Amino acid sequence: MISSPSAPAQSHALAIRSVSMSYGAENVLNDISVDLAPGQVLGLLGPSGCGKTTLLRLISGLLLPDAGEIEIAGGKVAVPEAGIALPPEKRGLGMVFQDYALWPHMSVARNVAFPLQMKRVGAAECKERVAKALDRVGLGAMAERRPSDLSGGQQQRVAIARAIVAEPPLVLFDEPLSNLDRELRETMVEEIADLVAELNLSAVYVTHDHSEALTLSDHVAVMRGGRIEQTASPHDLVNHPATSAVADFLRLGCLMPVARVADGWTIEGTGLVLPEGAFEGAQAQVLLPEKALRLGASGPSTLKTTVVRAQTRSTGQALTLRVTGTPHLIRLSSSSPVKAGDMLDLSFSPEDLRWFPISDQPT
Ligand SMILES: Nc1ncnc2c1ncn2[C@@H]1O[C@H](COP(=O)(O)OP(=O)(O)OP(=O)(O)O)[C@@H](O)[C@H]1O
Repeated sequence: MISSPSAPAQSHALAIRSVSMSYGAENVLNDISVDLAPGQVLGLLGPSGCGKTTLLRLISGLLLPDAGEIEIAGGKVAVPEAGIALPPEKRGLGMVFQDYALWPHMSVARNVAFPLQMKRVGAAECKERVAKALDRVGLGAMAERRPSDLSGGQQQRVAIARAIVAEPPLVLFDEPLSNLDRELRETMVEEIADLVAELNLSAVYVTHDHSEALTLSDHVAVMRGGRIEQTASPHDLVNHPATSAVADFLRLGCLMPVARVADGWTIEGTGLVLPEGAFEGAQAQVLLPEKALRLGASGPSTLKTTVVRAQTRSTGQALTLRVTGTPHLIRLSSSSPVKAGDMLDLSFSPEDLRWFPISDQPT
């Protein structure tokens, strides 16, 4: 039996349980589980090839999982074991793609009206709702234009208006800003954040850009090699990365191997001794979070570094420093002028370090 995604009991906008999926012999998603509460945004973040798009296609119904269960707004939409496989058009989702996917021969208004026409909404109500959706994205005056007469950013706003016009239970964003230049991306990420908050939308937002994911999401699932490495709020991800791969992907700071010595641990190659870490074994790795580092030798622990690059930015200088005695690079902002070749001391408090097993290597 197939259940409707608009069933009444809605404890989740989206629930994914132990979903796996292969392309032929290649297993691309492994035991994925995700819960999304109504009115929340889940960011799916990860490097190219980690399985983000495949997971989004499973949610949309363009692909079916090999195992597991997907529920949207309280209704089961894909359960292979029970023969449940709701097609995309029956899932009632709003979708925004990287390439806008607008119909070039239709006006902006007709593009936006399409989901309402599919639901057989009457002409007068349709006109009103299209006008409202276009106003929300700032395109009220452009209803009669063709998509080709709009800029990339405006075309993506049309696609967003189309995705929200039917007030779907879930909106899927698939790297919607990657075709836009950086300045426009920064503006539009704020606009989308405002829109989802204002309309209390439930959404899944796929991106490989961590600042987009952290800005927009209530929770972020960081994917790696077909698995979810960690799901957490942006604050917890940044402050408590579960693995070194998450820390590395989010570029939270410098990861360095440490080895046990008689009186504690030492950062290999530096001679710097750290107090006891809460770790078994002879080896581990530590994350030196960028935000825990201070220029100068004032802190409890000090590393010697050499400036490899000093690049001017509007906010000061972006420094790349090599930790003396190691190949490890630290990136840091500074307001005091320095140049390549300068030697700098960097201070930190050992309690700000994050410890990970040595086996947990980022790839
Ligand atoms: N149609 C397909 N047939 C075979 N393998 C595929 C197919 N589509 C994707 N893959 C493989 O599945 C894995 C996951 O791909 P997917 O597109 O989901 O990753 P992604 O995280 O979205 O990457 P990107 O950010 O580059 O879009 C990759 O190894 C990819 O090569």
